[in-house]
Amino acid sequence: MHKKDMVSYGDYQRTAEWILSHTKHQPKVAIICGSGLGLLADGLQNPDSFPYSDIPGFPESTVPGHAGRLVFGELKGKTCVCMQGRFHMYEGHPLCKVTFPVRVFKLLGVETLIVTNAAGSLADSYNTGDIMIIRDHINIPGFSSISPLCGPNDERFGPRFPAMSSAYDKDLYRLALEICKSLGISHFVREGVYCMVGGPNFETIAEARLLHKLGVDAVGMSTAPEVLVANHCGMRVFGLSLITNRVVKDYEDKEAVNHEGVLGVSNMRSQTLQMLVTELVGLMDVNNNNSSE
Ligand SMILES: O=P(O)(O)O[C@@H]1C[C@H](O)[C@@H](CO)O1
Ligand SMILES: Nc1nc2[nH]cnc2c(=O)[nH]1
Repeated sequence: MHKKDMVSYGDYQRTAEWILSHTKHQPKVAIICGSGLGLLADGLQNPDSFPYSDIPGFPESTVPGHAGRLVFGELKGKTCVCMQGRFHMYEGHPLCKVTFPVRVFKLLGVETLIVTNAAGSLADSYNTGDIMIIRDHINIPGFSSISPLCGPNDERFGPRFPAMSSAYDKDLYRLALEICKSLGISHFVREGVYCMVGGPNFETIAEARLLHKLGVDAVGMSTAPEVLVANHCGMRVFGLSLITNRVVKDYEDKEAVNHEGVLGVSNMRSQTLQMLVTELVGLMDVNNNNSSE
């Protein structure tokens, strides 16, 4: 690992201090908006908004559908911070930069991370527009030590060898399923395994077939590094994938995915996602002991 690709504890502290000197909000919940899902931040009350370019240490957001703003505010009375746009490995950011905000959030006092993403479906029963609650993930770059946790471990954040067998919080998962029932959206809500690939290309047919055989339900280019870092520092995590396209698994199939199509489906469903996340934040306990208030 190159030295320039490392971030020190002091770097996270400096950014956290800058944020604390620019907003009165002290968030307990952080929400990362996936491609085209930035609307999630629009429901925040009394918002304080900062372009990433103003925040010391924050990388630049370069992908269409990722506005590049950090928004603080209240959702159902709970103080939240929302990333309107995330950083991806394929943009050229080292993983310590991709996940930089998560550790800054930890220093701000955040206890719960909600991650969202746009993803292609491999599960045959899924439809475009479905919402998948993430039960677990497969981190393909992680298989070859491409991980934000590689390099010297900082015990102030967490242990050298973190367990990942409860990466997604089961109580939040169950609460979300109940909320889906009460919102009447269960018929397009699924539960499944997300797989992160590096991107930026979409899958070949052979890759799609391999992922399908591995038991992957939805594939995307993000999320796993953020979830790793959040687990490492003791946050609980909830994740949602919006199924924006079917991943082609058949050589005869002429359908081809593109980012504009991904954003189109995200925009179509972002209001529903906003409703679900808002209800979840409203009903969750923010003291990290998993029971309802
Ligand atoms: O940030 P997410 O994971 O939602 O973005 C997905 C993966 C690629 O960045 C992009 C492809 O359309 O959408
Ligand atoms: N890798 C990958 N990422 C996506 N993001 C949205 N759709 C897709 C997809 O089909 N494949």
